[in-house]
This record gives sequence, structure tokens and C-alpha cells, in this order.
Amino acid sequence: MDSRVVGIPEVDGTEQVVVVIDVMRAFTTAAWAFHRGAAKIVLAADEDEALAVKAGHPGWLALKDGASADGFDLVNSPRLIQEADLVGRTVIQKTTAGTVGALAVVEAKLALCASFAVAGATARVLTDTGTDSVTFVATGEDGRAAEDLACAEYLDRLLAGNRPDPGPYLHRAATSPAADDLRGGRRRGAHPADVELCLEVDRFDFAMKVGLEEGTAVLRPLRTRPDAVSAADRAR
Ligand SMILES: O=C(O)[C@H](CS(=O)(=O)O)OP(=O)(O)O
Ligand SMILES: [Mg+2]
Repeated sequence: MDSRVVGIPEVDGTEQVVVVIDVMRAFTTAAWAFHRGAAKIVLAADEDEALAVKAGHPGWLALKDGASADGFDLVNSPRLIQEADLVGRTVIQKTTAGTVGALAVVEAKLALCASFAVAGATARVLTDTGTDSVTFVATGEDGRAAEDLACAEYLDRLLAGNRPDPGPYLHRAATSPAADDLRGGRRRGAHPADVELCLEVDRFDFAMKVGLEEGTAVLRPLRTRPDAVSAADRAR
């Protein structure tokens, strides 16, 4: 499969099949939100939009990155989301990199949002579509974030039909500046275990697809082949 990796500034709207990657932390957090029962995630461009959407939909929960703020219910932390009861809830997510990247490609023919937690399922969805070309958007640091590039390269190897050892890719993510900042307590709205959760490969057996629903960008889980069982599930 032909592939290329771009940063958000290079997205030009011509992408057909896209995987938007944010390992730390937007799309690890989103995957955990679905695992905790969220029905859908509405992506907001900024904090004001997130709060405006919430105001129009009583019962929806607003999530932002960085420190929490008035009106927000959740932060962009997989470890903290792990404790949230989100069964049937709609979450409105706003982050600095991941959700911005997803909004930039929301009109693509197929747009998936990915992290290591859903890597295998993401590759299976792409393979099943029969597409011969994919654009990876590495959302962090204008396309230079080591953890997102490592995940893109890992996905690329999966799509090539290989069974790559995730170890070296995870090592690059684990030693990235983002991981260092999170471990060092230099990011707000974080938990010390966030990095560890962002480095779990195939924690979940669903991919995540973003698309427009009545003009709104919505992220939903996309189950893959029924026989697909995550590595984490196999280990249990
Ligand atoms: O929450 C995150 O990890 C980042 C924002 S910050 O760098 O922590 O301020 O957002 P994301 O879009 O998930 O990369
Ligand atoms: Mg990030």
C-alpha cells in the first residue's frame, strides 16, 4: 500500500483515505472513552465551541486537554477516563493536536483516528477496504512528534502485511518529548499512568472513524472482523 506521512499544516483537503494519529493523548483517551461506554464523541474546534455544543445538549459531557475549566467535565487523560462511567453518553472532545487533525480531514472518503491502542484494528479496517493508498497525519508538533511518527510507521508495516515487533516503535514513543513531559508532570490534566496506557498496543479491537453527521464531526468506534481479538484480550 502506498503511504505518506504529513503534519496538520500539509493537509490540503485532497486526502481520500486518512489515518489521523495522536498517541499522546487524544486518540488513546478517545479509545478509552468508547471502552467505558461512550456512544459517540463530537469533535469541537475550540473550548468555546465545546461549551456551546454542550449548552445545546443537556447530558453531553465536555472534555478538554490541559487543565480543567468551568463547564468541562473531563480531561484528556486516558488514566482518568478509565475511571469514568460513560455508558451511553456523548462526549465533546477538544484537544490541541488530535481533534484539530481530525477536523481537518473530516470530509475524506475514509478518515480513521488512531493510536497504538487501536493500531491492529485500524490496519484491519484499511486492509478490508482494499484501498491502495493512505495518508497518515502525525498530529503532534506539526508532524514531527516522535510518538505519532512511530505509530504511523508501525501501521505502515502492518499494512505491508508484516507482523512487526512493536517494541522498537514503542521505545521511540516512550522516549519522546511528549512522554517525557507527561512523566515529568509538565502537562496539565494528566495522570502519571497516562504514558503507560498510551503505549499499550492493541488494547482494543475497534478502530475509530470520524465523519460528518448533519454537519457535525462525530467519532465512532468501528468494530472489525468478528474473529479479531485484541492482544490484551488474548493475554487475559
Ligand atoms: O492532552 C494532550 O496530550 C495534548 C495537549 S498538551 O500538550 O497536553 O497541552 O493534546 P493532544 O491533542 O491530545 O495531543
Ligand atoms: Mg499528541
